[in-house]
Amino acid sequence: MARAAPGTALRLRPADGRAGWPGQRLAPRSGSGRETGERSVPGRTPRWGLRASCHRRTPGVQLGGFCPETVPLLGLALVGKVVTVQVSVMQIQLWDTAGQERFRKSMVQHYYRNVHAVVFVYDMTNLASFHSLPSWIEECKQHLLANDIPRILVGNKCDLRSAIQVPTDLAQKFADTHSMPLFETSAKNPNDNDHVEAIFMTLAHKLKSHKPLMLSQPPDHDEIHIKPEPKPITSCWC
Ligand SMILES: Nc1nc2c(ncn2[C@@H]2O[C@H](COP(=O)(O)OP(=O)(O)OP(=O)(O)O)[C@@H](O)[C@H]2O)c(=O)[nH]1
Repeated sequence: MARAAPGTALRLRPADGRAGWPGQRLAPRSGSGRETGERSVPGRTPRWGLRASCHRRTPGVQLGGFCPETVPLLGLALVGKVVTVQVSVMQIQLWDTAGQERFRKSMVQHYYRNVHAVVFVYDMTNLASFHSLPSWIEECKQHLLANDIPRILVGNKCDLRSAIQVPTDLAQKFADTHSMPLFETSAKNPNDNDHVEAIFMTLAHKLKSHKPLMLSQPPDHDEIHIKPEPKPITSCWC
C-alpha cells in the first residue's frame, strides 16, 4: 500500500484482465492466471518487514505468511489476491516498493498512477521508520493521491517485544491525526497470519465502500470470504 508509506499501494482490477493496469505490464503470470510479480519502483527505508508482510516473491501465495527474506528488494514486488467482500469479489494488487532510494527515482510516477489505497508500514523496532511516515504521506500528496482514498497504518515486527521503539500510544496518536486505523502485527509470528490477512480485509472493506470496483466474475480459488469488517486494534497481536 504509497508505499505504505513505506509501503504498499493497492490497485483494483477486474479479474478478466482488462487493460490499463500497470501490473499487467509488469507482472509475470502465475499458473493460475492470477498476477503476481515484481518490478522496480519506489520504496521506503529498507528492511522494515513490508515484504514479509506481503509475502512477496512467491506467486500464488496467501497473504499473511512470513518470508524470511534477507536480500533488499531492488524494485517492485507485486502480489495478487482475490477477495470476497460480502457478495462482491475483487482482485487486489499489492505493490511493494524497494526500500532503497536509488531504486525508487525512475519509477515513482508510474507507481502512483491508479492507486486506490495505501498501506503505510513502519518497523516497530525502528523509530526512524516511524519518523519518516510524514514524508511518505507528503509524497502521496505530491503525486496527487486523493486525500480520501483508504489509508491504513501498520506497525510490523511486534514479536520483537524487547526491541520495540515505537510505543503504541505514539503510533495511535499519529494514526488519529491522519485519520487512519492503526494495526500492530508481526509478519513472522505464525499466530499472526490471520491478523495480517485481517488488515488487508479491512482495506478491502474500505475499498468497497470507497469505490464500487466490484467484479462480476465468481472467484475460482485463492479467495477469502470475509464477515464483518475487522476492527483496528491498538495492541500487539503477538
Ligand atoms: N522478527 C521479525 N522479523 C521480520 C518481520 N517482518 C520482516 N522481518 C525481517 O525483516 C527483514 C526485512 O524484511 P522485508 O520484508 O524484506 O523488509 P522490507 O521492508 O520489504 O525491505 P526492503 O526489501 O529492503 O524494502 C527480513 O530479514 C525479515 O525476515 C517480523 O514481523 N518480525
